[in-house]
Amino acid sequence: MTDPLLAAAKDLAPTFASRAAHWDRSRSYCWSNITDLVDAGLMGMSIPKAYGGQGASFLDVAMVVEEIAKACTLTARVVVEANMGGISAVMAYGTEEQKAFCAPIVLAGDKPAICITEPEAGSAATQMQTTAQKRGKTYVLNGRKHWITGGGVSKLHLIFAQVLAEDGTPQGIGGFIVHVDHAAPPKGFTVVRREHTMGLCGMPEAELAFDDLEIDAKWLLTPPSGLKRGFADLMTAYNSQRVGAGTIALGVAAGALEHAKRYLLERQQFGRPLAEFQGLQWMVADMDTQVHAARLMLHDAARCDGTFPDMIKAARAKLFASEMGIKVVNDALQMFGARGYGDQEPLERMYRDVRMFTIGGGTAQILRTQIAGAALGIKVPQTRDGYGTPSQQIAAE
Ligand SMILES: CC(C)(COP(=O)(O)OP(=O)(O)OC[C@H]1O[C@@H](n2cnc3c(N)ncnc32)[C@H](O)[C@@H]1OP(=O)(O)O)[C@@H](O)C(=O)NCCC(=O)NCCSC(=O)CCS(=O)O
Ligand SMILES: Cc1cc2nc3c(=O)[nH]c(=O)nc-3n(C[C@H](O)[C@H](O)[C@H](O)COP(=O)(O)OP(=O)(O)OC[C@H]3O[C@@H](n4cnc5c(N)ncnc54)[C@H](O)[C@@H]3O)c2cc1C
Repeated sequence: MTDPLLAAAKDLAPTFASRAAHWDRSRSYCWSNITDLVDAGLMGMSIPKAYGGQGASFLDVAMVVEEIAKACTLTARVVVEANMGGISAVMAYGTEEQKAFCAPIVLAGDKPAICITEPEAGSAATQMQTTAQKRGKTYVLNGRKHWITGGGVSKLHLIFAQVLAEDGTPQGIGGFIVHVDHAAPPKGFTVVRREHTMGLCGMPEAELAFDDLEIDAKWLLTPPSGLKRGFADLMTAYNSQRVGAGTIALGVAAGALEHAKRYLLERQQFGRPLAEFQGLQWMVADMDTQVHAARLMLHDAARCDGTFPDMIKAARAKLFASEMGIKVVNDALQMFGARGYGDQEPLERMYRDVRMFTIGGGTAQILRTQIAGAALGIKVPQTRDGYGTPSQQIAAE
C-alpha cells in the first residue's frame, strides 16, 4: 500500500465530512474538495508515473476511496472516476498522444465521464444506438446518452458508440475520447438536462446529445482485440469502476457503522447505554461482519493479476457490497431512532446516497445474471432470440 496516499485521504476526511451536507443541500459540485484532492495527489493517482501520476494500484485506490466515502459519498465518486473506469481504459489501451493528452487533465482535477447508457439501452448496453460513422479523417457521432455522471462538469468523456465504416458497415463498439470546454462546447455536443436525484445530489447526472459531433479519428480508443470485441475490452476496463462503486458502498456502510457505534455508547434509555441491549449488539455484529466480508471481496477483486479486475470477481464484489451498503446504512439509521431520520445526523443523506449502487454500474439483477452464467458455465443471452444484436453478430464472426 502506498501509505502516503491513505494518510492523505485520512487527513482530508474530516474536512470532506464537514462540507458533505452543503453539497447535498445546495446540489452543487464539490469544487473546493477537488482542489484538496489535486493538492494531495489523489486525482489520477493510478496514472503511471511516466504520465505524471503515481502508478497506484487499484487496491491503493480502493483503500483511499473507502476512507473518503466514510466522509463524503460525492467526493468518493470523483476519486473513483479520476482513477478507475474511463481514465484507466485510456491509460491501458490509448495511444501515446491520447495518454499524454488525458493524464494532465485528470491530474489537474477533472473527473472523466463514462458515457454508456442510453434512453433505450440501459442494462442492454450492447443495443446502444449512438453511432460513429467514419468520414475521411473524422468520425461523426449521433445519439443520446443519459444518466451521465458529471455531465456538464466533466471535461473528458469516453463515449461508447457503434462504429460504422464510411459505407455504413458496422465495425463493433468503440470508445471516443471527447474533450469538452463547457464555456465553448464542440459543435454538436449538448448537455440537454440534469436529473433531479434522490441522493448524491451534488453530482450532476445529465443527458447528453450528439448531433453530427465531429471527432478526429485519432481520438478513437482502439481496444486491444480490435473493434469487433471492442465492447468486451472496454467493459474489461470498466470492471475497475465496478470495484470502485462497490468500494464507495463499503465506505458509506463503514462510516455509518462508526456513527452508530458511537451513538450506541453515548445514548441512554432505560437508564443504560443503548450498547447494552442485546437486540442492538447483534445488529452491530451482523453489520460489522458484512462490512468485513465486503472489504475482503473488493480487495480480492482490486488485487488483480492482469491489468484489470476479473469480471466475475468485480461483479460479485459490487453486488455484495452494494446490497450490504443499503442494509447496513439502513440499520445504522434505525439505531439513531428519530434522530437518524432528521438531517442533524448524516445518516439520512448516507442512506439516500448509498441507494444508487445496486442500480448504477450494472444493476444487481444484471450482475447476478453474469455471475450465474459463470457459475453454471453457460451463456445466458437475455434477448428472446438469443444472440442477435449487430455487435454480437460481429463478435461471433
Ligand atoms: C454485458 C451486458 C450489456 C449484456 O449484454 P449482452 O447479453 O448483449 O452481452 P454479452 O454477450 O453478455 O457481452 C458481450 C461481450 O462482452 C463481454 N463482457 C460483458 N460484460 C463484461 C465485463 N464486465 N467485463 C468483461 N467482458 C464483458 C462478454 O463476455 C461478451 O464477450 P464474449 O462475446 O462472450 O467473448 C450486460 O450484462 C451489462 O453489463 N449491462 C450493464 C451495463 C453497465 O454496466 N452499464 C454501466 C454504465 S456506467 C455507470 O453506470 C456508472 C455508474 S458508477 O460507476 O457509479
Ligand atoms: C446515480 C447513477 C449514476 C449513473 N452514472 C452513469 C454514468 O456515469 N454513465 C453511464 O453510462 N450510465 C450511468 N448510469 C446508468 C446506469 O448504468 C443504468 O441505470 C443501469 O445500467 C440500468 O439501466 P436502466 O436504468 O436503463 O434500467 P433498465 O435496464 O431499464 O432496468 C430496469 C430494471 O429491470 C431490470 N432488468 C433489466 N434487464 C434485466 C434482465 N435481463 N434480467 C433481470 N432484470 C433485468 C434491472 O435490473 C432494473 O431493475 C447511472 C445510473 C445512476 C442511477
